[in-house]
Amino acid sequence: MISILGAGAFGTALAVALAAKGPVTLWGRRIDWQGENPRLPGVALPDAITVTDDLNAALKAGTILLALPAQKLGAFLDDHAARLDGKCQVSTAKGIDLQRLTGPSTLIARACPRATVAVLTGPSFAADIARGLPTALTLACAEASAAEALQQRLSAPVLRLYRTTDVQGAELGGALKNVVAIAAGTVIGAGLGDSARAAIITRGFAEMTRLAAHLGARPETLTGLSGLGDLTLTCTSDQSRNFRFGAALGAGRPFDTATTVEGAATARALVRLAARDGLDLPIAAMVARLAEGEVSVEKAMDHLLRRPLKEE
Ligand SMILES: NC(=O)c1ccc[n+]([C@@H]2O[C@H](COP(=O)([O-])OP(=O)(O)OC[C@H]3O[C@@H](n4cnc5c(N)ncnc54)[C@H](O)[C@@H]3O)[C@@H](O)[C@H]2O)c1
Ligand SMILES: O=P(O)(O)OC[C@H](O)CO
Repeated sequence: MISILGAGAFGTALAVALAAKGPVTLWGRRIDWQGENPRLPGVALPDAITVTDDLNAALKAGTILLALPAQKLGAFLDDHAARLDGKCQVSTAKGIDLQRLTGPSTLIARACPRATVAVLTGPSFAADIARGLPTALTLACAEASAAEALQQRLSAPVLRLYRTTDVQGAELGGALKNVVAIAAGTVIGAGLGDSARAAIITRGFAEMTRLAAHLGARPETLTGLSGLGDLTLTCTSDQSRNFRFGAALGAGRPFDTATTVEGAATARALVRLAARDGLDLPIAAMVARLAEGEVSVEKAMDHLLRRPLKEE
């Protein structure tokens, strides 16, 4: 049995895709809707999905997908660690915890030392998955045999999973691309043009790979679906909330604060990580200051453009 914890857009979309293979339980802390999740409008839920706010019922499953926002995951795991430990837990969150400066897999491993820890990530909009459009993702688990079993269990007719044992690389790609997507959105929102966006994507990718290598990720993971693949999607599509948040910043427009924008808190986490480890992450630093309203778009761009000239 599979349970998905977190009945937001992504948890619901995964439930729809996996319901093609068998029963799925979708848990949310407050289910105040019926039939159609307002976070995923226009999507009817198949009968194979049981929607519940009963966590005990959801935790009867052996495989648990965690579809909570990255900044909420640590506290959730702390609260429910005793019941979650020993289970196979697959995180779909794309962010770095601001307080603990780690990704979801480390949060799970620390809270639940006996759990099998995996990450499901890669270029995928919830709405695309729920509409049955083809999507390819990365399933990462350090134990090769568990990775293979999960790849089989979580692949679905239009959900094609590739596997890796590089958990760190896979989850860093997903977290860091959100920061670059805010920067790319800012460039477009400010009317700086597609050439500038290509520059920020490329230099952002250089920053991603530098940091990922420092934290022990394999370079080839960053060039795969979970890194370059997701970076490309998120920096070029209006469907992305991170991109739209950046576009609003660039254009000086307000943005709905209830929207999940993982890159904003992750940029702040990266600033702290950079200070801790003596790293230079200029794009993340710029995004953190922009998102906090500490610097104008003009000043931020000027600061990036005036950095000392160097080899590529
Ligand atoms: N939406 C996408 O297209 C997409 C795609 C891939 C990955 N993701 C990732 O999935 C994660 C979730 O994103 P989403 O799009 O589903 O967000 P969302 O804003 O649609 O939903 C988040 C859900 O988490 C719930 N939640 C928040 N705090 C909680 C807590 N403490 N306990 C229980 N539930 C809690 C909210 O009630 C909400 O239902 C993010 O890390 C995101 O980056 C999203
Ligand atoms: O809407 P975003 O910016 O959170 O992006 C959603 C997914 O991460 C895209 O792969």
